[in-house]
Amino acid sequence: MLNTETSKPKHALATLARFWYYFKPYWFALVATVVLIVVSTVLQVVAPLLIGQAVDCYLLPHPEACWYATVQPNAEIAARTGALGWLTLILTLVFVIGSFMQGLAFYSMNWAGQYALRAIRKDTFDQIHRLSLGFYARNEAGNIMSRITSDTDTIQQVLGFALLSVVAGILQVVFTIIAMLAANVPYALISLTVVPAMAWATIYFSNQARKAFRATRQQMGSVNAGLQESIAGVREVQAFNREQESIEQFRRTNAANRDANVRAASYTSALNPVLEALGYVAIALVVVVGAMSALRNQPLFGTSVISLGTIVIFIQFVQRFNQPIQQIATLWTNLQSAVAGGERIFELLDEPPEIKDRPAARELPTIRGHVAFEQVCAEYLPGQPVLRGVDFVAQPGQVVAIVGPTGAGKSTIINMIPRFYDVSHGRVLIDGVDVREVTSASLRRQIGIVLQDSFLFADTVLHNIRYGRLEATDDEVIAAAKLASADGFIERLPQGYQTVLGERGSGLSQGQRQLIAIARAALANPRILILDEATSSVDTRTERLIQKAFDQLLQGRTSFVIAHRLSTIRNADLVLMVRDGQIVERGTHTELLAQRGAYYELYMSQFRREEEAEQHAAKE
Ligand SMILES: Nc1ncnc2c1ncn2[C@@H]1O[C@H](COP(=O)(O)OP(=O)(O)OP(=O)(O)O)[C@@H](O)[C@H]1O
Repeated sequence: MLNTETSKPKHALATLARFWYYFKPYWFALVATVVLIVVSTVLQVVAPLLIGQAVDCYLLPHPEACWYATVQPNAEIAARTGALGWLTLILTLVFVIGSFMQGLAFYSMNWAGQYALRAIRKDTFDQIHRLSLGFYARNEAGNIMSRITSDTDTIQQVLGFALLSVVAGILQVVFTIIAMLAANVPYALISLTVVPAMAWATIYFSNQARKAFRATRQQMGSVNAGLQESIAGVREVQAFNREQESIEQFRRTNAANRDANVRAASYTSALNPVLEALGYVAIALVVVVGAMSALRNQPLFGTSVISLGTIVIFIQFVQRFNQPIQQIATLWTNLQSAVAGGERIFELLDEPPEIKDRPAARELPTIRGHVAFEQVCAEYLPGQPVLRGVDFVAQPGQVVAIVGPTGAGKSTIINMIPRFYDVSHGRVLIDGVDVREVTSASLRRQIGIVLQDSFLFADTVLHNIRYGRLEATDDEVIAAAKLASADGFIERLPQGYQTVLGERGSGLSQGQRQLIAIARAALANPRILILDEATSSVDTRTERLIQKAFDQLLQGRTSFVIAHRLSTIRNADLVLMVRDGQIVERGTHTELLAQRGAYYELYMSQFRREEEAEQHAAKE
């Protein structure tokens, strides 16, 4: 089973290594990003140093602290102003170039990220088509969807913005600390005393906010699930007068969601004032300590006298810790959830398809349609057999009706023919060839399937039918629809064959959907046909159309029908009565009735009334 929601990666390094695999083709963009971000961060640290030099060299000259120029303390005001102008120009350039490089760094990171993501998405999409039905039976569609959409979205955000912001933030903190220590070690250490408090406050509040946000997400999930259930089950809710209960339940989850949101908001809004207050404490420390040294002209702990320029620089430096620390704290979680998201995607990519073509698998040549089950056993879960020694032969062109109580294993039998699942024991042979020895594509191409609720795509009727054989012409599609008796109702649709169906074919009745599915199978013109007759009743007219369509479709093909209609069973060449994963009786309808066994019981309980009704109708 795929692991569901976790925000912490289990094998971060291994996952990062796999990301690297996708990034490798774009290594040059990553190198450019690193160079650009390092240079732009250095420039950001250089800018305050230049402002300090403006003070120490020209405004209030302090020769020991001035390295930018040779200072004549008593130089003309005009000369100092001119030099100051140049310095300001350089400073502006440093700012502009720094910002430009930062922009470029984000661009190149995004560029590489988008290409890598496209490759990841492509691999994921390929993989979902490779995975077998068993995987989809074990995992919910929603879970798989969220892996492909929301997990890649999280990764996209991180690759585009968060990762680089965190790297830039770390670099900024490190470079700033180095610059401060280089200027004056004791002064730097005193000024930095507030930074651990800032880091602690940030981590504490972000952790609390994160917990609260997680709670809101869970609450939101419940709110959505409640909403979805109420909409999907609205008929039951109204039929059983459960509106009040449903509203009350929604009110409770909604209120819990509100509380969780308020809690999250209180933590996030508390963080900024606390950090700002700590920032002012840091500035006060810098100013007081610096001013004491400057005013008294006293070296700080035996180092040097703190110049006014150094005080100005330090004020700017300590103010600059807030932003990167906050950024690292908040985006760190994003980074973690992106790695966790990546882990989940890679887990999906690593899921081995259960049904795989053997290396030596060959193409199945055009078949005649002889199907044989030899002592077939099958199980969905290890140790829990669902089929136990199923053995039968269908001659080309025969119609085999499979009947039996619910859960007997009828669908499992037909699932074995197109090799949706593998046998655990025994063999399924088509024209004498084991289905495991040929490629799935060549096997499935020759098998048509019409299920009770065949899937229709949100596309035109024409395209939905053409899904059976993509290269079919419009005329062939229409001919198939005619054969399936679907032509009549399709012509009456607003845009005929060009009518776009709703999601899953909504807008059509179940009977009409089945007629389209029959047309689709007819177009494919397979040698073997698998039908799962609808159990739900459709109106008599449509019922008759479907019956006619089935009769047309079955002609000349080996057909397996999970039969729910007496007429189908009566016309079948072979009826298999299945119970508890075994064929308990076999023969024609008449032969089985004569046996007075399990089939006879089934007939008496299910079909006799149908037959009486038919005879009654015939008499009238
Ligand atoms: N994907 C699956 N995973 C695990 N067990 C399954 C799976 N599909 C079916 N089963 C189990 O296998 C048994 C046979 O199921 P199957 O669908 O073949 O029966 P059926 O005769 O077609 O029933 P029905 O007439 O209700 O469709 C049942 O007990 C069912 O619970």
